[in-house]
Amino acid sequence: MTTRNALFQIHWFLGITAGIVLALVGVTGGLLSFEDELLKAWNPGVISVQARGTALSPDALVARIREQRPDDRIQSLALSRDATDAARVGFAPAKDAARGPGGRGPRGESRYVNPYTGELLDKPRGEGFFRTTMQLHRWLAMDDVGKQIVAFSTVALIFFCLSGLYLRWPRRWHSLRTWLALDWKQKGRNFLWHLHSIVGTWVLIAYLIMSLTGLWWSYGWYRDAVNKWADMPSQQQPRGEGARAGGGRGDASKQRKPADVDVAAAWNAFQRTVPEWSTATLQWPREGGGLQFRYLDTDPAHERANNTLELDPFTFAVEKHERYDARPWKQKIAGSMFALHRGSFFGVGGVILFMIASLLMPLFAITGWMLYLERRKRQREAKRLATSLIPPTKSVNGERVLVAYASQTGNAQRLAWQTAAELNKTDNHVEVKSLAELKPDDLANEARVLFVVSTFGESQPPDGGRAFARRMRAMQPGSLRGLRYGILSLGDSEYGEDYSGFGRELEHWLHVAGATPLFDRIDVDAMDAGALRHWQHHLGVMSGRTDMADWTAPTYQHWLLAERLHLNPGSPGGAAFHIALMPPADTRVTWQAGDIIEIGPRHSDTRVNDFLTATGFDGDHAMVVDDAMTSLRHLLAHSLLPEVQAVRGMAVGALITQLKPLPHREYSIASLPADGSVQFVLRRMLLPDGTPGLASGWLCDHASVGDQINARIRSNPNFHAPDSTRPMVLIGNGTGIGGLRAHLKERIAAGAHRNWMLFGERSATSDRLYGAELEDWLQSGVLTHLDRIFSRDGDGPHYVQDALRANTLRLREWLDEGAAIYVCGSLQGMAPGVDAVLVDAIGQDAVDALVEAGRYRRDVY
Ligand SMILES: Cc1cc2nc3c(=O)[nH]c(=O)nc-3n(C[C@H](O)[C@H](O)[C@H](O)COP(=O)(O)O)c2cc1C
Repeated sequence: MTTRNALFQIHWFLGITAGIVLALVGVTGGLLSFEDELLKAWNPGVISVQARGTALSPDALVARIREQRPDDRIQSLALSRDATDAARVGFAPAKDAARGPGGRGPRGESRYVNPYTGELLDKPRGEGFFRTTMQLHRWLAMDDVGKQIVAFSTVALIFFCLSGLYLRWPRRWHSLRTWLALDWKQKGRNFLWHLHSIVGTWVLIAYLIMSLTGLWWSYGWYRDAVNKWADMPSQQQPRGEGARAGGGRGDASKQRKPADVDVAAAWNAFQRTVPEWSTATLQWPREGGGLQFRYLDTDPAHERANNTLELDPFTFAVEKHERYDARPWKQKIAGSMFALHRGSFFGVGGVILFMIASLLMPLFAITGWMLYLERRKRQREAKRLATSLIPPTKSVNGERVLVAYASQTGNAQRLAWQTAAELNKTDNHVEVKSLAELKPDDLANEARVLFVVSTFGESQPPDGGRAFARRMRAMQPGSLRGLRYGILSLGDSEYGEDYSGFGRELEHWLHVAGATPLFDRIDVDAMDAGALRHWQHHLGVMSGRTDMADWTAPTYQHWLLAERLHLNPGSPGGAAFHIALMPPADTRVTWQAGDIIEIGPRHSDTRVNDFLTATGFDGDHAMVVDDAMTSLRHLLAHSLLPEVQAVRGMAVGALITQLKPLPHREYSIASLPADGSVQFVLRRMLLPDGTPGLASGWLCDHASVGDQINARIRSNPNFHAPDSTRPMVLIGNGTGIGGLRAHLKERIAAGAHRNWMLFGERSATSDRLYGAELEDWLQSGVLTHLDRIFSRDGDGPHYVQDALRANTLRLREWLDEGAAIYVCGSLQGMAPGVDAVLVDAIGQDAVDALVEAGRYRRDVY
């Protein structure tokens, strides 16, 4: 286990335990932030009084208090310079008083006093609430056990801050934006993560200060250590009974009762020494102790920046005068634990910030828990899929498929297992491994690897892929020549240039290592279901399965079949059709060149009737699906039909629950919205028994013009047009003409006329797809060059890549002018052939740079 992983494990484990305690401690701490101010506001006439003339002198005040409470011993008297503040008197605890909560010594009663009349005022409202809140904050209202739990959680908070900082350390650590900017556009789990880490960074310093100061009240050894660090003078007189008894200078006068203090004289002595003060508390001497004044300056650094003046209780000579200002900085820190803990050390702004930070504490517990639960759910799902995998019996072409994943929060892991489960349904020999279990060298023994990886934290691999990525960067070029691979790269386009960063890096490295792509990398933006269907589409092609149910069925709209034209009668190849679909009347659909249309195919009526006859189900059986009435016949037409034997005699309800929607099919769009219809080129596929394929059979044979077709448009940003100021080289073959046609149309509409098309088909007599249109464009000059290459004709170049090689000089010229190269068509033969010509013409590095710059894009299948 790496350090990172260990830290992560401890972070979440402590998070889901101590995090709950901290949520409570945080909320209660936040409530306590403005305790004094709130109590004052709630208690006019008690904590604040009406100012009227001159206040009583301290000795007169004491005399008035004694008249009201003759049996109680006064221990302290606090006065304020603010004419609206009540004074406060503290009485000594009764001899038999119980100890206070949290193991503290007994506390005497404290009462507010009207400084003008000496009248003891009512107890303030709300004190009980804040007392309970404080007890929860410090001991969970549970005495010693609670105190230990809070203490441990405080240590955990320090760990959270430091480990969280380490775990989220960004590559671009010098960018303040990366550290602090909250991206509200993030969704779901990413947003939770974002909240947790970004807001966590906002409050990190506050939490560190709160926890480091909070430990002061938790552990005696910590207090001692801080005092030692600050070089604090040995503790002043402890507050407990009997302190300093017999100590000091052995002055017999100090053995006298504190009640004997001459308050007027003491007060005069204080005023002579300290003319300017804002609040002052006179502390009656305990046995053997001095007379003490604790006071704040008129403009104190904070509410605990106390100065202390000690007087001889008889002569009132100054024995000691300690000024906060005069302390060395370390002692100021050690003496300001409360103010630091509360934030008031930094002024009112500090208190507000610390209060907000405290109240935010539950956010981390909640987001942490939600992330944990979701992660667990995903891991369970992956485990379930793992156990459902049938062990391999035989392998296809003697090759196994390794599915390798790198996942931070579980998406890629789940998809890897889902991929394996899908391939496992044929007789593939499939294995799943985390990149953490693999070294790049291991791949040399593999024939086919499907990578399912996510990107995490600025183009970086998930934790489990870090070691692999490090080794991969150090590997020799050309060391994986025998390997074929596919990459499903999860990410989020909100991360801008970091989008899918690790997937891109992996692809680059595999390319340098000489491995061959099975198909182009598929980027999945925020778990986009369309991109995942595209991955499934390739899995289907790889495993030779045309009946793979979509993991998530698209939400189709009802389009109309408007036109169907046979484009290549007499061709030696398969029949190609031009199809036009009219968008649904009441919806506004739009798209751009490069986009994809997903078609939801259906079985022919004959196929459905045959199934109904063979199984005996009633096709007119009515049911509600997705809130709409439908019939079994209709549902069957859009579903994968089970084996007749398996469902004969079954209840219709059971059959319905078994049905899975037919897989979608996808085609490159060949038209623009201005054409009024989505047009595409479709080749009729024939199954081994000679019957038409599922979707091509439906669109080319069974459906009639005017019929409803289930379809939806999927944006395909990877193949969107280049900047119209750039020249464009459009290369393709077969039905790839569709995607290139849309681009040409879009370029012409934008007035971008520097276009060079290289297009390959079989025969010039039958396969001049969109021939007249292309000729027109060439004649009118909106197409600069048109190279059509027919593989079955004459002696010239047979394939597109041959024609490109023959035009290397022109290719270089166009690239020098900044041209973008777009390739649409066959993944086998054409696409790698074109790639090889490009590498030969300008070198691998220059090709990589084109890809990086988005000037070399492909839509190949
Ligand atoms: C903290 C965090 C950082 C991320 N960084 C990136 C990034 O730099 N680039 C990117 O494309 N996606 C990024 N993502 C999005 C993830 O790649 C995406 O959510 C993916 O589905 C996670 O898959 P996983 O669960 O397998 O890790 C990030 C997500 C989070 C939560």
